[in-house]
Amino acid sequence: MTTDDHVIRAEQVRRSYTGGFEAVSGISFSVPRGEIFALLGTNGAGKTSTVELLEGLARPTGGTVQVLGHDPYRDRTAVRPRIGVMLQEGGFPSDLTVAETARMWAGCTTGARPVPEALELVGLGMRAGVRVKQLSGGERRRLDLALALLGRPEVLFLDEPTTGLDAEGRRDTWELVRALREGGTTVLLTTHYLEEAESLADRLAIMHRGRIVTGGTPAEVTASRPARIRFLLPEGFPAGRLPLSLQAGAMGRRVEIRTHDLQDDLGELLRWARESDVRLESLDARSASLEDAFLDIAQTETAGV
Ligand SMILES: Nc1ncnc2c1ncn2[C@@H]1O[C@H](COP(=O)(O)OP(=O)(O)OP(=O)(O)O)[C@@H](O)[C@H]1O
Repeated sequence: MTTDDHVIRAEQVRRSYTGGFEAVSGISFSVPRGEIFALLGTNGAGKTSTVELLEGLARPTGGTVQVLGHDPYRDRTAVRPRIGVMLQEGGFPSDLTVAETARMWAGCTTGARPVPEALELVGLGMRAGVRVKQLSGGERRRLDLALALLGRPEVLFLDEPTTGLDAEGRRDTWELVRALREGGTTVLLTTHYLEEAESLADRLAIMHRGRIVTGGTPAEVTASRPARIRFLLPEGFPAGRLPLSLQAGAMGRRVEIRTHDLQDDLGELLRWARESDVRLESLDARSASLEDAFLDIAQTETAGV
């Protein structure tokens, strides 16, 4: 199938809820096979609303979505066996054990991998006999993930997969997701952890109020953002004596310079400081991070597409 090089395609997708509120306002993106794609965004940006459309749980009010060359809502029976879905809330019967839950799930899954294998993958092998209600929040997330992996999915949808996991659990999940990509699985995930997207995603999109505001590789998304230089001027030193070309912003002793040419501007600042015999306290210079890009977007009330 010709569309198979991009296993996920969203074209001008819209989603309105009853009452007319539009949660997704015409977004387009595509994900090639074997890529990890992250959807980021502020609370209520429309990430879950979008992922649900891709999972075939609802139909868009406008535009088209395709997964593995099919409409995931209309052709649900063709798509469902080939995708794995990890929702934000698993909602299992809590009296069953981990293994019973996985077996029940495996019974509804064609070509399921053996339950012990799925539990081992997510580090729950030793917890197979424990009742779900006795699991910690992080262990429940792992069980959610094990169930999503049971059917050896070609496309895996992970909605906030590491929420509630401790640092080690998060790293384990990242490793697992990377290993799945090595095996050819395509992964679409939503996350609130920017370092998760930065370290895991091949490409990402940042949503705000139903639109994609920016997207690309993590490096591309941060490249367009200014770097930052911060320092403290000596007590009583007037900020007006800083070189004008640096366009510094000052609040009392605290100075911040935003620059698209960190090397040149930092060089100029240091030269000026030496020549003027000024000591710059707490000097800190760094390139933009994904977090900077995200915060810029979150603070922009009327961000465009
Ligand atoms: N069933 C619904 N009916 C009406 N509005 C809804 C419904 N579900 C979600 N919304 C609204 O749609 C918007 C987008 O919600 P969505 O859950 O997609 O955002 P999100 O980006 O996943 O947010 P979060 O990061 O907080 O999980 C929100 O304003 C939300 O209140």
